Amino acid sequence: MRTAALIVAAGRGTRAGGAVPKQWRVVAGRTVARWTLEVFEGMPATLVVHPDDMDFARAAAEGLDVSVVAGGATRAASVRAGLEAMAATPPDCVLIHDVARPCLPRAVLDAVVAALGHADGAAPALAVTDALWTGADGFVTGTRDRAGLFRAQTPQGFRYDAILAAHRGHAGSDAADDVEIARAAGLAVAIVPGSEQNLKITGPGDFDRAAAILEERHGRKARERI
Ligand SMILES: Nc1ccn([C@@H]2O[C@H](COP(=O)(O)OP(=O)(O)OP(=O)(O)O)[C@@H](O)[C@H]2O)c(=O)n1
Ligand SMILES: C[C@](O)(CO)[C@H](O)COP(=O)(O)O
Repeated sequence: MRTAALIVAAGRGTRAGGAVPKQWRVVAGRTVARWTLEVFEGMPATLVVHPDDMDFARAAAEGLDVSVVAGGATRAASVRAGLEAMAATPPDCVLIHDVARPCLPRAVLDAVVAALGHADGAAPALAVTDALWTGADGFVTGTRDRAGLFRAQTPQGFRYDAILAAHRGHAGSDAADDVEIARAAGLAVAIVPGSEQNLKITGPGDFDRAAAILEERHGRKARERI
């Protein structure tokens, strides 16, 4: 089964702040994007970036089997652009992953690939273990049942032809993730165990969390590779 990665990296990282978008920031000696691409080494990857970021992208992809394409105004539009770019040499399966998740454990990636042996889609998630509230103006306004709720992660894997058709047939571009688009097209999506290490760098405080994980996993040598 030929599997390819589609790494979405066309966002602007507004919530994270900084002089450059978060995916181009250096963490533990490499850019966020480089760390993410290295998790997928061994399979062809399509890196979807903002048109202004082509130089950053080429630097991050150096020496790797990576094609760089321009993304769109939303995450879903960027995924669609990456899927369409793959159509000339379509893989059997595609793993759609946020570049902002550089600490993805390889075991989680492997679990998604394994699950695609018996499902049209598979994605990692963590069951909600905290109580859930609604709130407004700094006060609790209600509580919600956590039963059956999961925190979705990426990579979200699919049979390529199925997810391409789902994106082509999906109206609108504000889907929260590709599982939402897949399910709207009738695809069954298996849940595989996610990891607390597989955080999405979103706010300023997430860079230190990611650095601690990467340095612990790769040792201090990671910092000496700048
Ligand atoms: N038009 C977009 C928007 C987002 N993404 C990607 O989708 C992933 C998840 O999005 P998010 O964490 O929200 O990243 P940003 O949109 O960059 O962050 P922000 O909302 O803070 O600007 C990221 O890897 C981001 O690069 C993308 O490829 N194209
Ligand atoms: C795709 C995702 O990472 C699954 O949890 C999440 O929906 C991305 O959300 P964002 O607001 O685009 O960061």
